[in-house]
Amino acid sequence: MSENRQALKASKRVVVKIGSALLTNDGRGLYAEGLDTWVSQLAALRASGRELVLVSSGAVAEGMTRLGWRERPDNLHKLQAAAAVGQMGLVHAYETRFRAHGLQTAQILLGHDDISARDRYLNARSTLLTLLELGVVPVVNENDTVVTDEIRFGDNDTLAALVANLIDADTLVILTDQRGLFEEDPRSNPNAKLISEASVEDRTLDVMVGGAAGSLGRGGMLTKLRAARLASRSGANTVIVGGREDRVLDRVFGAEDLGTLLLSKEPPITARKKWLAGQLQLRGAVQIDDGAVRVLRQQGRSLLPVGVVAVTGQFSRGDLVRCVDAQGNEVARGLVNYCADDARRLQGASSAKIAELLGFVGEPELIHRDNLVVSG
Ligand SMILES: Nc1ncnc2c1ncn2[C@@H]1O[C@H](COP(=O)(O)OP(=O)(O)O)[C@@H](O)[C@H]1O
Ligand SMILES: N[C@@H](CCC(=O)OP(=O)(O)O)C(=O)O
Repeated sequence: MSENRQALKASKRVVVKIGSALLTNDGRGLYAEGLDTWVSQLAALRASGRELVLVSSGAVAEGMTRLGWRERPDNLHKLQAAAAVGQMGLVHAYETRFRAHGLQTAQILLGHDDISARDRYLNARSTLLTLLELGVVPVVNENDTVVTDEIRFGDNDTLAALVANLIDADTLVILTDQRGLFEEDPRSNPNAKLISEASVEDRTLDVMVGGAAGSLGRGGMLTKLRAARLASRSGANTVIVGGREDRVLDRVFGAEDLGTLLLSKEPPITARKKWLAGQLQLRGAVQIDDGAVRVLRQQGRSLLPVGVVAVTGQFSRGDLVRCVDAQGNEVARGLVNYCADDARRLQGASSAKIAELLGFVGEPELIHRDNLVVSG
């Protein structure tokens, strides 16, 4: 058994994505037996202490079945209508099954803006992490009814990878209708060889994924490889594997050689911090006192409002700001939880005073340590 596979056993925070073709049994309606077995394996993953987010496609495909449509419409509004109908089916299917295992579910519909706009990014992240803390299983899909053509993720592989970045998942599992990534599209060459393990960086993979998606899926293998690369930006490894394999999730997390493991180059913390630092333009600065400089540098702690002496610039919640010492030297940079005006009101105050000073409480930290990179 490969050492890299062993790491899957230790994974703590997992995103599992289920594709349309698989979930709807190639358009024949929701695949009830599949759902039964995946949900019971997902429940077992939760019971073993892992945190779990499910990204499920299939709203359009299920909506088409419910509406009696045989062909996927080209018209965007018809697609959106189908998604709205089908999403009801998805939510119902997951809700009832997870409940039978004593687990609560939550529906999260995300659009592109929710992840690219910094304030919404922080909100989406905080809500997902809060749900995980509460032991709830979030079931995510794209918010198909309101997105327009240009800004659609288009496929849920990308969405799943962005969710993995958002919550710092260590593993992304993409369940699909093939057993994994093959050297060639197995629909055109049934003798093609399955890749068991590769680095996401491996450029020889690019030529292997040229084949189109199935008639129900959107992305094919190309978007799955891209998704694995996106997920690796925050250090997640990706497994692309056949959802019809017997006890597929138990076996993947038991480190069995199943499907294709695509390895991230770097461990999650280094990768995430680099990703964060490279993301955005600086929008302002907060000057912090000596005590705050010490805890940020030496203990890797969050920045609390009490350690802030001055605030410069006009920034919004979710923007990247510099933390500087009394001499103006950069100590760290990070994504700020409050806009500049609120940060000014909070500077020097204890976190217990936030409600009194602002009339609401978001987070007790001005910058959470997960969103903070100490400067070298
Ligand atoms: N190298 C490859 N290995 C495996 N499958 C491939 C490859 N190239 C293209 N494909 C196609 O990708 C399809 C899976 O993608 P897609 O239909 O988008 O599924 P999903 O709905 O699970 O996202 C497979 O059915 C297969 O025909
Ligand atoms: N949001 C869409 C998912 C789009 C899609 O088909 O994705 P996928 O099957 O993962 O390639 C839906 O629920 O139908």
